[in-house]
Amino acid sequence: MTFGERLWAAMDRRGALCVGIDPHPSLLHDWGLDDDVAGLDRFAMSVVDALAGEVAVLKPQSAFFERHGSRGVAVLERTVAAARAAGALVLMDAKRGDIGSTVQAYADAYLDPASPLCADAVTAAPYLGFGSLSPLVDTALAHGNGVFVLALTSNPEGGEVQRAVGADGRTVAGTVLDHVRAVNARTPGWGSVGCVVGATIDPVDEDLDVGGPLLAPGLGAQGADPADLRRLFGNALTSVLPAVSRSVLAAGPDPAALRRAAESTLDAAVRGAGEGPSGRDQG
Ligand SMILES: O=c1ccn([C@@H]2O[C@H](COP(=O)(O)O)[C@@H](O)[C@H]2O)c(=O)[nH]1
Repeated sequence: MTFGERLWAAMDRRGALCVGIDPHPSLLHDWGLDDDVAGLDRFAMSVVDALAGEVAVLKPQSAFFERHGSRGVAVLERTVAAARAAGALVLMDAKRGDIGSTVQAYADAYLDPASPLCADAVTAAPYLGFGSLSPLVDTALAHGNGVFVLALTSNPEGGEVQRAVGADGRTVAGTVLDHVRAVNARTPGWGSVGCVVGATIDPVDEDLDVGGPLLAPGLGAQGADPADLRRLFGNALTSVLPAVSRSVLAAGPDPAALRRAAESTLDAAVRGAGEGPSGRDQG
């Protein structure tokens, strides 16, 4: 199956929610853990144990593992493997981007099943030109995996780059959306290449239907609420995968409390969308 098919099925079965694994030092402290590799390991595995059997997608934030050095990356490897074994799709939030020859190495790391860091999908930055991401896209499609490309990020600074208008009159974000739509049009069904479109952003005059998933971070800690999903995504709502980290993780470490926080976030997103999870037809 393609990543698009696997993600669609997971969102139908488990609901449209992606929970981030972001072991912030402050969260480790709140969970009674030390800000070291042992604390990181306990935190990440607790999230996996509580949620990998429940939510459609878990999204480890690579930076919070990398800050612990090679042993932190080893925890990341174990986290990805455990989450996938327990039934969640894993989106590696690494936001990689470089010249194409180097992007191939990122593709080998995150999307080739031979790698210990292989996830189901990875986030990517297109600011060296969308074509520079081709090795990532090609490797993903070859292995039934996916890529989420930054288009309109949830942070307030993103607009200065993403809403800038090029010589062709298109915004940078619009160009990214166009490229992703074109890639997905090459394959049948729901595409395996998605875009990141923050739930916090001001409405844009862009076609957000890229024929694949839209990862929407920004609910909770960054200030967006479920009603923003409907306001922002309109007809593209069926493709939206809301992503939350801190507002769910703050409920831990009790596994039942983590599950309740994820469930109530999903319920609120469904209500905000007006019908099935993020507006998806559950019939
Ligand atoms: O535009 C973007 C892209 C990625 N993120 C990442 O999502 C989570 C959000 O965490 P919260 O605690 O729910 O705010 C985090 O890992 C970001 O790096 C994003 O926020 N916006």
